[in-house]
This record gives sequence, structure tokens and C-alpha cells, in this order.
Amino acid sequence: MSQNSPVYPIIWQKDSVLLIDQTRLPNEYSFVEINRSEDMAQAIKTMIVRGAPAIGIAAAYGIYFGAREIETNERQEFLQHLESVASLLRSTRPTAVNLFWAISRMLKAAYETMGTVEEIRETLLQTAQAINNEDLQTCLAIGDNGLKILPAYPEKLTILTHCNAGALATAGYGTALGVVRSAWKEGRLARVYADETRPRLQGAKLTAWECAQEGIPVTVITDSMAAHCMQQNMIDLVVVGADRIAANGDTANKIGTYNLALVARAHNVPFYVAAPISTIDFSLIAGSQIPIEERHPAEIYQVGDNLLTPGGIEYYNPAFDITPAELITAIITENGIFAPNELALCQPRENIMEVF
Ligand SMILES: CSC[C@H]1O[C@H](OP(=O)(O)O)[C@H](O)[C@@H]1O
Repeated sequence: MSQNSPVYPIIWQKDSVLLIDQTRLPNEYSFVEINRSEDMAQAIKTMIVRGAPAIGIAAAYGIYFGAREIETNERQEFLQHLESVASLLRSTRPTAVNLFWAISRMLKAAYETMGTVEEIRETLLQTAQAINNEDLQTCLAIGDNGLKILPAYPEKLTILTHCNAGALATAGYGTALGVVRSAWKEGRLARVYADETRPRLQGAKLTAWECAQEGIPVTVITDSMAAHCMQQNMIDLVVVGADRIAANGDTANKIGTYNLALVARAHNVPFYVAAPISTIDFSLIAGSQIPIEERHPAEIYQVGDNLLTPGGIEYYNPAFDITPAELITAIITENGIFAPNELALCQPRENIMEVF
């Protein structure tokens, strides 16, 4: 892969999807070919594909693959099969709302297609491809909207980010890293500081890789160094992604984001969340309602073949935490910049009354 070539983690190719295997980066740039719903579910669960928008896109293709796995022309039997495929995909990971709305959008497309089973299959493929293409345009818009929040001084800024909210986590370009890319293109970026993001190290392995691919200056730090860097005035602003945002602006993101928000507030460093409108779950009043995924403890105690801890001890491995809206300076979306308590303004007008 040449430097500066765009990164697309999900590629449709001749009746299959090619996924960049994110569990092998940065040491190996390889793809996994998926053309069955169960394999797509496994790819989401094992984080071959990860990141809120990306798993929504992956699940959408998973529904389409499921539609090809039943031989029937009977509509009800076909739709019942789709529902069972949807249940499997919903069970993969609980926090990122993109997974759930993408599945719902696919099922809605199927129910609204009054043609033959084969015509429904065609609609499902078109819908999955639309979800993918729309997300890329959304990330480009988020990135460019992010330019509006950049302080006038210094001319070249340092931006700290957590986990990977980059091209690998989306259809391409990224959300938080979309802001970074747009700032870099505009000559407004001095350097990215990437939290390594224990335990799965998405920052060290994925964000650093994306930046290195494009020649964007990047410094990897351990999560525990972020406070020191802000205390030393090394960080001009923080931009992170999101997996689910409640209607009041409380935001679920990778574990450690809440720590970062507290430290940023303590040091008066602006703290931004970059996310598509589709990551806002208007059905939830507050972040306490967002389900937090707990993952296998081996992610904590095992690095490669090495065990970090003695046997016989307990572990707790929540993959996400909730940053309260009051710690968030603003939320950068494809529709513009919103204060966390203004999110109802960016909801489509026909649904707005559900929030009040
Ligand atoms: C652009 S959303 C990225 C979001 O998803 C990541 O979680 P995971 O790597 O477990 O899928 C992380 O929370 C990122 O901010």
C-alpha cells in the first residue's frame, strides 16, 4: 500500500466483502474475504472489523449475505430468515448504535420491497452499499466541519486522540481522524498525540499506522501520559470518536475517554467528540442507559504469548465508558457543530418531538 493512498476497511468485490484484518495491523496489511453472514458476525465479534460506523456497514453486508443463504421464493419465510440473521448480528457487540440502526435500515428496506425475493436481495445489496458510501461522505463532512472549531492560535496545532476513530473505524477518512486529516490538509496540524489505548491498543496499532501511511506526524503515548502532556501545555485540543451518544449529549466511547475528558477539563483543553448524527441515540435520555460491552479478560492479561499477571486473579474489562455531556466542549457532526445539550436540533424535524 503506497503512502497517502486512502484507507478503506470494507471493500465490496465480486459478491464478497474484503475486510482489512485490523487484528493484524500494523505488522501485516492483509484482508479477510467474507461472503457469509455467520463469518461477518464473527469478524465483528473478534474485531477484524471494528469502530462504530464500520461495524454498522459490516452488519449491513452481513444481512445481505444472509439473504443469499436461503433458497425460497416465499416472502414470509424469507423475511423470517432475515430476522434470524439480524438477531445473530445484533448479538455481536452491544454498545455501538450504528450496528443496530444499520440492521434496522436493512430490514426496513426488505419489508418495503414488495417485489420478488430476488428483487429484495438486490435492494439489500444496494442498501448496504448506500450505507457504506453515505458514511464516507459523512466522514468527509465531519472532517471539514471540524476545521471550524480549530483555535486561531497557534497556527499549527497538537491534537490528542484516543483509540482509533479513523478510516479503519468508518467507511474511510474517519471521524476524529477525519478532523485530523482535514486540519493536516489545511496546514493547521503540527502533530497528533495518539493514546495507545489499553487493552487492545487501537491507538498505538491503528491510529499510528493510519498517520504513518499519510505522513502525518504522530506521537504515541501511554494512556497514563495524557495528563502529564496536558499539564505541560503540549496539547491544544482533544478530539475523540463515539460509539453511542444519548439525547442529552452523554457519550459512550472507548474506555479511557472519560479519564481524558476529566483531565482536559482540569487543564482547560477543549474536548470534542466527532461523530455522525447516526451515532446519536435519541431514544436514550442519558448515558447511563447505554449498554457497555465487557470483553474477555485475556485482552488485559495477554500480550502476544506473554501473560502479564499471575494466575488466579480477577479481571474487569469494560470496553467503553461514558463521558458526561458537561465535559464535552462540542460535538462535531456532518450537519455542523453542536453543544452537547443542543442535539435535539440536529435530529430530523419529524422526530424532534420525541425528545421533549
Ligand atoms: C468512529 S467510531 C470509533 C470508535 O469505536 C471504537 O471502539 P472499538 O475499537 O472497540 O470498535 C472506539 O470507541 C472508537 O472511538
